[in-house]
Amino acid sequence: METELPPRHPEAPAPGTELGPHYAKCFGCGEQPDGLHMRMVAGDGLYLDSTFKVLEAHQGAPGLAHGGLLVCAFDEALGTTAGTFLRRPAVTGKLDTDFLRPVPVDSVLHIRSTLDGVAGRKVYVSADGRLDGPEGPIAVKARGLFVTVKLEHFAKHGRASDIAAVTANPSMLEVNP
Ligand SMILES: CCCCCCCCCCCC(=O)SCCNC(=O)CCNC(=O)[C@H](O)C(C)(C)COP(=O)(O)OP(=O)(O)OC[C@H]1O[C@@H](n2cnc3c(N)ncnc32)[C@H](O)[C@@H]1OP(=O)(O)O
Repeated sequence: METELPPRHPEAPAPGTELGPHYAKCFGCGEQPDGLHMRMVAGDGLYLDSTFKVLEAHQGAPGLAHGGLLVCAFDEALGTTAGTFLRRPAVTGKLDTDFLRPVPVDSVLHIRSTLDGVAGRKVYVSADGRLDGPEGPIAVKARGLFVTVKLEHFAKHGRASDIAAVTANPSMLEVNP
């Protein structure tokens, strides 16, 4: 597949900027009580650095993060990477994950997610998640294909009450078409 490396969008947040939630109710970055509360910082290239602290509610086995929940963290990081540097919303089409080490409760996963290329509406992204700091051992790796969509995608498919809520209060949503 031929891909192009896009330029960093001129309105992409400056390197070092901490991103706010893209949606107030997002499980990955919003205010959900048991959500991941991920915080992301824009890098100086086409990448974001994220942290995710594994909480009590995130367990799958005793004392260990649930694998599907870790996938959620990568979905969030990769989707935000595509959206941030292209300044368009993108939804997950495909997501592959390698689990290399167990991730304990109370640990912090340091995720670097990178935009690797685009081909039309397809956006190729990848990420590494490390334990014990940004230079620590890799615990999880992921690669994703995201597809850019228009805002109508959400208005058409989303639950009506939530669409009405963000229409009434647009500050719930970080939209950058
Ligand atoms: C600042 C902002 C922050 C924004 C921050 C946002 C952060 C979000 C983080 C969470 C992200 C999510 O969880 S999103 C929620 C989970 N994902 C979803 O709900 C998506 C559900 N799927 C869909 O709605 C649809 O299938 C779409 C939109 C993905 C594609 O449908 P479509 O619009 O009709 O387009 P379509 O022609 O089918 O596909 C376009 C191109 O992508 C390819 N393609 C599509 N799906 C796949 C696939 N699974 N595997 C391979 N390739 C695929 C097609 O072959 C085609 O290639 P070619 O013919 O052009 O070569």
